[in-house]
Amino acid sequence: MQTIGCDIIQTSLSEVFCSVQGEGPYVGCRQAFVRFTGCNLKCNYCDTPVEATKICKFEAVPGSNEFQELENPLTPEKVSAIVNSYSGLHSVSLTGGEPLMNADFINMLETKAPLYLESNMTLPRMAKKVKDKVSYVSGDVKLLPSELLEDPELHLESTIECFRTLKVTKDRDCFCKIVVTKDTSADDIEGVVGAISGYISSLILQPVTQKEMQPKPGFLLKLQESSLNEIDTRIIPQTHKMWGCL
Ligand SMILES: C[S@@+](CC[C@H](N)C(=O)[O-])C[C@H]1O[C@@H](n2cnc3c(N)ncnc32)[C@H](O)[C@@H]1O
Ligand SMILES: Nc1nc2[nH]cc(C(=O)O)c2c(=O)[nH]1
Ligand code: SF4
Ligand SMILES: [Mg+2]
Repeated sequence: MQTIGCDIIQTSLSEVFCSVQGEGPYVGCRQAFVRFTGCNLKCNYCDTPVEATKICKFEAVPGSNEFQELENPLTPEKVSAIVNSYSGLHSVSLTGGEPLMNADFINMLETKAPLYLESNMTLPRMAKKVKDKVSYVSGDVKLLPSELLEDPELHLESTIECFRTLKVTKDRDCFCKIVVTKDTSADDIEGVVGAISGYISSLILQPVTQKEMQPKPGFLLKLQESSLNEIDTRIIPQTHKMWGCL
């Protein structure tokens, strides 16, 4: 969560590392990952700790598994310098936690490689702040059990508003990922895809990784079939966990 003190913006990160994108249509692209702490949602499948930490783990050599410990909070200048120390980057993944909670911080980053935002698409005011700063938007639609959402109506409205704000343009790609579990309903997917298909280049059906929560392959294939007449729809699991990279 970013803090602003006498004009100095700084925030708490959990880790910075260089790997390859493991999800969505840019799978395999070399990226720096900047992982913010804090999140405004509590997805029942989330694979990432989001609590604020005193230390940010920084892996200087990709894949070395050797981490330096940087004291939080960090400034945009420091994070930009770290990211620019990596070579051959396609882009810089801003992830978390929920990166949109750090919109002012994101706007102060000065990186050589373009920014790739991984967001839960529920903070429309923050989305407006970063719309001209990010070149790639990986926007989730969070189909969560209603007990995990304070206001399901507002949740859907905010999601659609974020996609409208961060939609595909000549300077920005925007695609949607939906984590599909055995409890995901086809109607929910159909409804939201219809509302955002004009804003995105593709829809990624991302099976949840936890085995006990996984949907049947036949369900995914049926979802894809019904969505293909609306939007380019692909089924892509988390691949980085298959070969043990971060
Ligand atoms: C950890 S989240 C952080 C960015 C942002 N808060 C979001 O949810 O999009 C990054 C991506 O990992 C996905 N993810 C998290 N846990 C997962 C799991 N258990 N299986 C599959 N995808 C998962 C999220 O849906 C999201 O697309
Ligand atoms: N390799 C790799 N690819 C990713 N794509 C999205 C990630 C995330 O946690 O946001 C992630 C991640 O944690 N690692
Ligand atoms: S929005 Fe992203 S970081 Fe937050 S709980 Fe859900 S998956 Fe995890
Ligand atoms: Mg991850």
